[in-house]
Amino acid sequence: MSSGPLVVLVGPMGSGKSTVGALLAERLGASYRDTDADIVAAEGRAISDIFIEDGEPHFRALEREAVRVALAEHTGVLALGGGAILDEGTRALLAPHPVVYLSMDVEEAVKRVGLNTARPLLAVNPRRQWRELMDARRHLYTEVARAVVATDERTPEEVAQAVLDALELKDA
Ligand SMILES: Nc1ncnc2c1ncn2[C@@H]1O[C@H](COP(=O)(O)OP(=O)(O)O)[C@@H](O)[C@H]1O
Ligand SMILES: O=C(O)C1=C[C@@H](OP(=O)(O)O)[C@@H](O)[C@H](O)C1
Ligand SMILES: [Mg+2]
Repeated sequence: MSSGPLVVLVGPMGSGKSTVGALLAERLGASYRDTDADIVAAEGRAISDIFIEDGEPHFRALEREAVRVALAEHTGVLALGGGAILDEGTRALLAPHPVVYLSMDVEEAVKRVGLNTARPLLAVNPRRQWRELMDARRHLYTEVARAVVATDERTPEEVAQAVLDALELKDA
């Protein structure tokens, strides 16, 4: 058995990594960790402020380090930020771990986050922006993942069950 997290969740923003991650941790009797929260705690500022003040490349470097530390320390459920897989170094770190890609289609994305101004990446033309984002990322999510779980028209509880089934993990 390799050490490290029981499950690592990747997928686009709004696919439910944080929601499903917390449910999975409960089901597995394990703790939940989110690298976005680790970065906010370490930096003492919001992710949107890091993007504005220092730019995305700096955020991706902070994120790579947060992922490296979390993979080394954490033995529960780990959720990453939606863009973590854009960084080649982060993808390499994920290779030995049980990574699950939470997928969703464009209509589900628009329903969940399209009108949410806290996610400005999708604020102007959600459908077009979503397609562009997924065209750039889809192959990277697939590349790092051991399993893909579709989240469309499924409750977070149903998604959590599908992740357990995909990885053949049992409840605590
Ligand atoms: N399976 C689901 N069905 C419906 N809404 C969901 C589902 N999973 C998550 N959501 C909602 O979508 C939004 C984004 O979820 P979140 O867990 O923060 O996603 P992520 O961490 O992947 O960005 C939240 O409002 C959450 O309640
Ligand atoms: O997709 C992205 O590039 C990002 C997704 C966010 O995480 P969630 O996927 O949890 O929203 C967060 O890391 C940051 O705003 C960038
Ligand atoms: Mg999240």
